[in-house]
Amino acid sequence: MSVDEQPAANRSYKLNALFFRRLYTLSAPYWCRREAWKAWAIMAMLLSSAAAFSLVGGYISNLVADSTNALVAKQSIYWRIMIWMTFVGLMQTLALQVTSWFSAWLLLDWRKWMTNHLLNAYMHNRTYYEIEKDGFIDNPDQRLQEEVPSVCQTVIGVPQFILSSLMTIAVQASIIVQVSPGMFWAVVIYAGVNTLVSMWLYNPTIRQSWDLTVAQARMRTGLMHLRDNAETIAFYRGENSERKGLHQRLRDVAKVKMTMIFYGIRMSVVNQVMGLIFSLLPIFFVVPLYFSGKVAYGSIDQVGAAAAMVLSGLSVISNFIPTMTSTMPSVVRLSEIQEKFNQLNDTRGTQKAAHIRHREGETVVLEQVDVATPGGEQQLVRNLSLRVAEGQHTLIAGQTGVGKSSLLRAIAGLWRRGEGEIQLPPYQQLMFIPQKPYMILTDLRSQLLYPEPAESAEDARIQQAFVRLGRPDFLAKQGGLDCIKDWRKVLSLGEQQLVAFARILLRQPRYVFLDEATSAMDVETERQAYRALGEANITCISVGHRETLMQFHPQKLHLLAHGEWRLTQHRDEAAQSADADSFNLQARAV
Ligand SMILES: Nc1ncnc2c1ncn2[C@@H]1O[C@H](COP(=O)(O)OP(=O)(O)OP(=O)(O)O)[C@@H](O)[C@H]1O
Repeated sequence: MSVDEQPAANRSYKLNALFFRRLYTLSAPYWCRREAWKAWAIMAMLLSSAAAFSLVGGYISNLVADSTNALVAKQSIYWRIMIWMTFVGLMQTLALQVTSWFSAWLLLDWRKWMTNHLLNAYMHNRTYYEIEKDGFIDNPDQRLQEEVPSVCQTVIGVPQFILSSLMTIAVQASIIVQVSPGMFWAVVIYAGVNTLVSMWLYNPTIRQSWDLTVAQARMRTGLMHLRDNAETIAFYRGENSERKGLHQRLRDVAKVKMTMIFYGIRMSVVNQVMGLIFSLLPIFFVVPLYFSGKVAYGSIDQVGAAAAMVLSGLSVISNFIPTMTSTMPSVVRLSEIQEKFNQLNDTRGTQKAAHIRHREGETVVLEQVDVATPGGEQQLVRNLSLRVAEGQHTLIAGQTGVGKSSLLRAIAGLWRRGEGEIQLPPYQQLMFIPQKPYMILTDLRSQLLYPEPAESAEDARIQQAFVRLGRPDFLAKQGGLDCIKDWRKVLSLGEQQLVAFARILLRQPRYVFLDEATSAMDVETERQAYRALGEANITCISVGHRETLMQFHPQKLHLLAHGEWRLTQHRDEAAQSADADSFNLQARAV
């Protein structure tokens, strides 16, 4: 079962206190900042204009009644009323455009701020890595990109809609109550029934919206996987298997969509019936009053229009539930990631006693270190004590899957589960080269200086690095330092590893940890690469299987099954190596 297929067992699909608390937690950081006054000012302006529009609506309703009465009585004042009504309508449209602009600005500002805020938390203290490692949070990229606008839109829109609807209902209901108190009470009862029906109707849609969001995210992940592994899949001719997987994901999306369509039809029928009942109310309550001569003809139109506005106000209020329902998956998905950020921050603070501890020092020292996998499934290393003095190049070897890369992860502080203490020099004096070469989509200069910012003054040093690696023509062959390509695809695996070595030479750390960093290089290039590191006084701690690596590493840590280990010194063998004369590291070997 892939990460994005994990069951959502503990998720709440209810519109309950937890949901509103999460909505508040997501919104508060933006609205409670010191600079939030601008957002509050715009929000106040939007709310006041929503209230003003409702009052204008009541005024127009009175004008409609006056114009109808003037028309029935054939009075010339009718024309003046119509001109005035047109003018008021135009002003209202203009004001609406202005408020829409402010509303859009506020939405964009909040969205930008919230995305930045979450991104900072995501990048802080390598949280992105912890989240991938943990696997509970599916598609964090999609959560950060797509869920934020939905949450912001709801929080900005709902108060305006609610206020404007309540005002509209109050204004129009006061008109109705003057004409027919019976009609007024019928509207109140209708409102209650309508809200209950809405709650009953919309509860299942919460789960449906959630399922759709997850199914769409899975579809997207499947397509991304195909794109990222295009070459490997093409070599395997794995199209059929991939297509099968993607079709299944598409079927899942379609299934949820179909459920939603059928349910939507049911909801629409119920809503239409409710609307029909509402439209009959004026006929029952106002027309008899007109027949008995108690109200003017214009009142029928006025109360009809008022009832329609009350209905639309009520539908906004009762739509509060569906609006919240459709936002719920976004709120839950964003809250989950935010809660994960907080949880990771909290556990970092309390981890010290139960996890591998790190301290700063001159050299690399491991003291009685136990390493386990993050979930505690395997104990990979037990009670390891190791000292790597400067120049004491060390090779970590052992069977496939025994835990060599994991030991490097623990040293780098990526994995913390276990015991013991690790001393490391300051991180600026260290470099870790992972098993998979990392290439970014940029020019070759930035590639080589990653993660430092690129500066053109470095050009001569970069060329010098490749001379030391025995590849003086590398830069020219690749089109020069300014050339931009998809280096992951263009460079061979061995060349990508050469780039990693050039990065080391340019950064000049005191210690470098290499995880099978020469596995794709030929033996001669590997020899040159290690020689260059030795000449630069960089101490290597390498993981690898190749016999040839032995000659560069006088100290060998052999990881064995069940967390056992053996430390041996190979000074003599190294001295006998054919390359020994040319590899000056041996002079400093222990
Ligand atoms: N995130 C993880 N969660 C749980 N187990 C993991 C995780 N990553 C690796 N493992 C397991 O830990 C064990 C050690 O993995 P590791 O990558 O350290 O092996 P290795 O010795 O470097 O292997 P190789 O020589 O093939 O690179 C393996 O059994 C692997 O399945």
